[in-house]
Amino acid sequence: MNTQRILAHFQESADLKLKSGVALAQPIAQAIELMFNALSNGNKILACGNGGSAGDAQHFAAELVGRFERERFPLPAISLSTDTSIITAVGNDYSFNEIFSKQVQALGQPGDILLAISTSGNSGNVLAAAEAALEREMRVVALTGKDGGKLGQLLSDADVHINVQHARTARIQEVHLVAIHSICDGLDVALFGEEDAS
Ligand SMILES: O=C(CO)[C@@H](O)[C@H](O)[C@H](O)[C@H](O)COP(=O)(O)O
Ligand SMILES: [Zn+2]
Repeated sequence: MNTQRILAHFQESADLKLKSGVALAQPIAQAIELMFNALSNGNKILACGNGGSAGDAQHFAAELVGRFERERFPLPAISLSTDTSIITAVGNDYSFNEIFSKQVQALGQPGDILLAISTSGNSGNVLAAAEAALEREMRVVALTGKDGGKLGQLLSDADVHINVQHARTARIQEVHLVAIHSICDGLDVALFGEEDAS
């Protein structure tokens, strides 16, 4: 294997992360504020996505319910990509497009947040989940890539769009993970202050 090809992955990822930090600091800060206010009001966060983004949704929920870098009380977050019985039943009996939206309808309350993750912004089940969330007076934080797709167009000014403008799904996912960790850190800072950020 040509190591140059491997190095090129690292280079492209690092370059995009630096560029994205500048472009996305503001919407990430907005996402932290929105989520902190929701959690402070006793609301919760639902997260969904497909493939690698399903992993990201789980990862995020684990860091809220367990912990990120500081010891703290558990924060309420649920990954909608993890319950295989719900996903297979709804996918089998209704449609794959409804595997997340039915869970949003079942679990979502006004004031809750949906973290909707889609590198294309065009996955039907993530779009349906965002539509269901908005119908339930939830707010949406969307992590997207490319041109933001239909998901980006669905959002209002009250929602937050964190869009990684890049063509490669893998690179977009890598930036999404930095955004997710920045949100987790931001929630810890909002709760406890900045001193232990190392
Ligand atoms: O992780 C990868 C590619 O890096 C894949 O599993 C990828 O997540 C899947 O193709 C997803 O179905 C893509 O969906 P989306 O991000 O466009 O909503
Ligand atoms: Zn991937």
